[in-house]
Amino acid sequence: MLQVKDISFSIMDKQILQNLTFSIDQGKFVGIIGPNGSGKSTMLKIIYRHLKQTSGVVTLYEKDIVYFAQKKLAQEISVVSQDTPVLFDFTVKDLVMMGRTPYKKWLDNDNHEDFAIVEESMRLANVLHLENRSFGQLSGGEKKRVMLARALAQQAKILVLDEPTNHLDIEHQYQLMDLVKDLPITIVAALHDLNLAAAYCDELLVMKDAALYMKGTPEQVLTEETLKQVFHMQAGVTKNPFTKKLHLFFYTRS
Ligand SMILES: Nc1ncnc2c1ncn2[C@@H]1O[C@H](COP(=O)(O)OP(=O)(O)OP(=O)(O)O)[C@@H](O)[C@H]1O
Repeated sequence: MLQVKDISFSIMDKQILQNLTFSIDQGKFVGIIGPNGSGKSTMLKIIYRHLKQTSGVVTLYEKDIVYFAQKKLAQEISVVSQDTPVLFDFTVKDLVMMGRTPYKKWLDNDNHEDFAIVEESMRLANVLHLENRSFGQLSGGEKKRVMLARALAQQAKILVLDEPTNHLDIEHQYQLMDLVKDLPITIVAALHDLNLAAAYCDELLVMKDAALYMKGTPEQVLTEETLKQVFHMQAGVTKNPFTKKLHLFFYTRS
């Protein structure tokens, strides 16, 4: 579905991404993990065409994303990025309605279908009770969930999430992961919480020093050896007794 071929990116003389190649299959939940500064956000920004790579190509359905019209690309890829927009005067429901923009022509009014989709998206992201609040007055976690609702209203086939659980309390972290896991679409998410990555992702891409270090299932990737090599952490790998998913615990030598 989505292919990243030999992508490199540099700013000035600094190499931020180096020859990354991978593909993402339709319907999969793919996690991108790696230490701070390893290039995860930059890779995502190139995928959703916020940044232009120095070399290499990203294709969607075998077509270079450069050739997608802006609205067409927005129907294919929606994003919850790390930055919240400076849209302080908008109410939550107006902001979520912006997710419908890719389906409208200039001066088209919002129709019944738009209102229904916006309401359902707010319900799913657990922000319906905030619909008339001003976005600027919300907490960090509430803003994050509103941005998720906007991305859901966009009804794209790929949802890109950059550290989606950042700012969320523990209940909302799991709620968000459950929600996106159940969507019948493709998810690409940069994640710092390796236990969430282990529990929810079908496949993990591990970044280290601007390059793709390895990829595979959580079981293949999240080994004591990889965690030591990539994150410089002593770790134990076990199973969550309740979910039977991989579970990691960390310790430092003291
Ligand atoms: N506009 C920029 N100018 C200079 N350096 C940049 C720029 N954007 C990113 N970088 C650098 O590129 C590297 C990769 O950044 P990126 O945000 O992609 O990493 P990340 O893996 O998402 O990190 P984190 O886990 O901390 O969010 C970092 O060293 C960062 O300082």
